[in-house]
Amino acid sequence: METSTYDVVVIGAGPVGENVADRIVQGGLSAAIVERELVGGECSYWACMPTKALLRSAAALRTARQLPGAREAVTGGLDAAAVLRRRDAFASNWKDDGQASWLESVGVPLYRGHGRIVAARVVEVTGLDGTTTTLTARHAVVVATGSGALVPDIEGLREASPWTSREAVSASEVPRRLAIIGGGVVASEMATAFTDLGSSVTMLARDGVLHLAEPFVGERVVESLRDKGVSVRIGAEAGSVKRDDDGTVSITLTDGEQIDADELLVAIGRVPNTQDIGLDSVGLKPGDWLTVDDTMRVVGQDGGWLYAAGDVNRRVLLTHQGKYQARAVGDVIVARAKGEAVEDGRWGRHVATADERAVPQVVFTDPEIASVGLTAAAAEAAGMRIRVVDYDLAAVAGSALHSDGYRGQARMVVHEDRKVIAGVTLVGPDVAELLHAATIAVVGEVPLDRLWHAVPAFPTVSEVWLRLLEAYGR
Ligand SMILES: Cc1cc2nc3c(=O)[nH]c(=O)nc-3n(C[C@H](O)[C@H](O)[C@H](O)COP(=O)(O)OP(=O)(O)OC[C@H]3O[C@@H](n4cnc5c(N)ncnc54)[C@H](O)[C@@H]3O)c2cc1C
Ligand SMILES: NC(=O)c1ccc[n+]([C@@H]2O[C@H](COP(=O)([O-])OP(=O)(O)OC[C@H]3O[C@@H](n4cnc5c(N)ncnc54)[C@H](O)[C@@H]3O)[C@@H](O)[C@H]2O)c1
Repeated sequence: METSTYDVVVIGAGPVGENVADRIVQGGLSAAIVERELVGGECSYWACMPTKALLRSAAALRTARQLPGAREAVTGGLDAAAVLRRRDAFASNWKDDGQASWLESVGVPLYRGHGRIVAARVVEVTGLDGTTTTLTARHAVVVATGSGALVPDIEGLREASPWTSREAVSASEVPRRLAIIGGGVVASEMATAFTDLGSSVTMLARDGVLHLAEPFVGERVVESLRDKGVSVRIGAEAGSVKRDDDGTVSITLTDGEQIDADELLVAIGRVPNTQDIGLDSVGLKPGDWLTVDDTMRVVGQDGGWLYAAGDVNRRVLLTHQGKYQARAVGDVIVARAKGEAVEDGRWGRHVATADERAVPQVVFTDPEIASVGLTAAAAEAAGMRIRVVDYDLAAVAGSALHSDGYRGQARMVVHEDRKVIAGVTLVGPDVAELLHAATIAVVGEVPLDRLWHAVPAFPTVSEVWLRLLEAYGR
């Protein structure tokens, strides 16, 4: 059995684990990383990158079709096979050579295999060939094992071999009929992608579509999906599932109605990858999310050497927030190891304050949804006195120029006692790239009085910022 010692051992080489290890090394300590599948994690091969590749071509085609002069040049429909090939390239053909050599280039040894904590600061790696390696950490172990799809206990569901996001995202063929259980982000993006690729899609959205966002978000997305021919069934709940010998999946709803499809995607949330990482050896419960303090140190575990970052700590299940946590956790481990001051006050270097109230997210549906901070409902629930300002995003010159028939909506939620922005939601074609201005305003807690001096260039869609301020009043 091989044994090695490093300052820090990271379990999981997804986007978060990679960034933790990089920060550790940049801080002058040594780090090793353990990965049981592909370096790059869910995001690179089965989530962010390939999903956006699946969605992008149809979005570009839509815009071209809304522009006289360009429209006439579009002579055919979407080429699904070409879209899938481009998706394959964005998933690096499910090979991680590029990311593995990046780890090597930054000086982080990679141990391929399943990592399991066996004692304080000790991680055992079971290699793909069954050999074991013991890694001892001088200072810290960081769990960055991510999450997997949640498959609920619906009668017959598992036996019917449903798709999770992994199978949907890596599909080599477009099913004729696709049913989806769920109404969240994965369900909405995959309904958009597969209807554009040619599937007949039925969405069983028990709790509504994107129901935690501002109300107009779900309304616009449902309207657009229905316009494309998607059957969006709000309130519908799957009671049982059966796959017939001919491959047809039959879903019986709780009201008795039956829906047939060729594939069934289950997209109702995630579970943490903590079932088999040795949590019991340190007094924690396998299968639980790892609760952390503001510096990502795991709560309920003695010794202060165990950290968790990214999806596995359930703070925010997004790549960019996980990588933000990774920078904080890498730096705080270095600071503690060197006896340097820990900056763990609000907005300090070693905490992920933005996770609380300033998380940006783009949902790549048609229309796109870009949001940051709190919705009006969430702000009120947090006890804020707010004022909501809405503006028609189509009513600015930049939107009219973007494409004919541009439709959109903007909402700014103002924290009235502080006169700063608590949240922004934008809905419309290509609003993704407008989001960072909103994020800066929210994170910077920029007073509205000062925002009047941030003049949007004419004629851009960003002019909506001026319109929102005018609607609010000076
Ligand atoms: C369909 C889909 C689309 C998404 N799109 C976006 C998007 O557009 N933008 C966005 O910001 N987020 C998106 N997300 C969320 C994003 O994928 C996750 O937030 C992100 O991947 C989390 O990174 P992570 O490093 O914490 O975990 P992961 O990416 O899950 O990586 C964890 C790694 O740990 C490894 N691992 C687990 N257990 C062990 C073990 N015991 N030993 C060794 N290795 C182990 C896994 O193999 C994996 O490589 C999407 C998610 C899904 C499902
Ligand atoms: N563009 C992006 O940023 C992006 C894209 C995809 C995924 N993600 C991330 O991945 C994570 C997982 O996405 P997701 O869509 O699986 O989860 P989600 O939490 O976004 O949505 C799950 C949905 O399923 C519903 N639901 C829960 N249990 C159900 C049941 N038994 N039957 C029917 N519906 C049920 C919920 O009400 C919710 O609407 C999200 O947290 C998201 O942040 C991000």
